[in-house]
Amino acid sequence: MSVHTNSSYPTVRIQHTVFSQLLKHPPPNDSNYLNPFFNLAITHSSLFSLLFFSEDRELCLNTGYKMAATSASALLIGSISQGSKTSSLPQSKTYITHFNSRTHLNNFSNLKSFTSINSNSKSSFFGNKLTTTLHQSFTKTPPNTFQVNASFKVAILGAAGGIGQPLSLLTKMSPLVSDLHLYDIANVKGVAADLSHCNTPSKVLHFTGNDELPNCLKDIDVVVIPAGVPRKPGMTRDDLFNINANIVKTLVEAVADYSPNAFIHIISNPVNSTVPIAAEVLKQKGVYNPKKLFGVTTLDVVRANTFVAQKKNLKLIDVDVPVIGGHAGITILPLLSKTKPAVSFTDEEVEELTVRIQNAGTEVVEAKAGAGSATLSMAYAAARFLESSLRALDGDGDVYECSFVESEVTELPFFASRVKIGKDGIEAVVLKDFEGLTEFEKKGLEKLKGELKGSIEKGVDFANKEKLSG
Ligand SMILES: NC(=O)C1=CN([C@@H]2O[C@H](COP(=O)(O)OP(=O)(O)OC[C@H]3O[C@@H](n4cnc5c(N)ncnc54)[C@H](O)[C@@H]3O)[C@@H](O)[C@H]2O)C=CC1
Ligand SMILES: O=C([O-])CC(=O)C(=O)O
Repeated sequence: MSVHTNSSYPTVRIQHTVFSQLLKHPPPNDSNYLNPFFNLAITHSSLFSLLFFSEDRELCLNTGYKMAATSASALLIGSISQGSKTSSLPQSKTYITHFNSRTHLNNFSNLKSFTSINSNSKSSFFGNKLTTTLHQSFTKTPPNTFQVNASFKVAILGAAGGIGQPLSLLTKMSPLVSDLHLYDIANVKGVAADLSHCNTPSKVLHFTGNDELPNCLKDIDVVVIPAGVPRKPGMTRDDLFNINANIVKTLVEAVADYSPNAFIHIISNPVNSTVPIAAEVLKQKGVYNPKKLFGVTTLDVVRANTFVAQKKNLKLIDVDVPVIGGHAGITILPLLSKTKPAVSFTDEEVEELTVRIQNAGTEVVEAKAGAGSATLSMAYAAARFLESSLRALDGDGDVYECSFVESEVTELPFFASRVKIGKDGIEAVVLKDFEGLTEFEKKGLEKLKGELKGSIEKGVDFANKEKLSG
């Protein structure tokens, strides 16, 4: 193993053979191959992330950057970016993701990522052989090699809830976060006390009630909003509008006042309406920056990737399906024809997968039988989106995620599609995803527009009516 330094960014390179079990499917030489989500597994008590590899078949391994490990089993968050999105892999270029680094990973986390990889772990996503190799690789790592930069401040509004709590945990594990502010109207003090015992570097503070919102939001880089009520069986997301519209409006007003430059991630449903509400509120406050307002639709992508991988017997870490439109029923439109790696589906498979992805939220609501909607997978998805945003803020130039944002790709003012995120927010929309759609996708796109338009207008009308009345 050798330490490879590119500019000021340290990475570790290891021979391809080490990961041959893992990467049986290298990214295709395809100029459109933008964002393979190599979600990497981690064994017990480990924290690292694996990245890309060069044409010369060496791999770049970097740590702690886009990954958080769960305490018990493998999990990571994060899309992995690619060194170049426009060209096929050149001969000598090493594909790495850059990250600023000041703090040693070992310092930030007593998860003891390198020495505690349990090569006998049954839960290893990689399997024992690979894990053993990883273990050996890590334990041979010279000190001071793995570094991370915990410097971003994140606020979670609704942090005591079903999504808020696991999201707070995953955020607490991010090597990029220095300050974690938890806000809720319910008992968030206990959540913060609990989390603050984890010896990861971020400082956890709790806030409750309107009076504490200014301090909660001061100097925050990313505000994540999962506050609001979840569905029960028989309800649509739109049935949450009456309660959640007000919650989102009130919270975004505070964000506008106290952290107007932050990225805002809206999770609260109905996303198709709450994002337009947030936009109107920010406009009314004179601080609207469409590049920094995101509706979180990552769960749709996560589900699409999972279901496609299951259906086609693909490795989960290989699969990437863009999902466009909105975040409710038929407005969720997976572009299965754009699946990476390229895979063919029968018409029946397309129909079945599309319907399953569109109804996946309801699948969870029904299974939970009145106890709420997706929380754990949502926290996972939100943490991935958060980590992507933090990477973008940290200067990674290759961050792509699907999100429901202000948009010009259709006649609708908001639309979910894959966007490139940079330091200042959205830099570009990946228009390529809209080229060469299948007839099924074209029909789906036309069909969703009516419902999506109605939901957007409902949000805009609400915000404007509230302004007039209040
Ligand atoms: N965008 C997406 O893909 C998904 C969105 N959701 C949505 O996320 C929202 C939250 O879901 P859960 O966490 O399961 O609900 P939950 O009821 O478990 O938690 C919501 C939390 O928000 C808090 N809250 C309510 N009003 C608040 C206010 N004014 N200020 C601060 N906190 C407030 C509550 O006290 C509670 O702790 C729901 O609207 C749900 O539909 C859920 C899953 C996926
Ligand atoms: O279905 C719900 O109500 C929650 C949600 O948005 C999802 O799971 O996609």
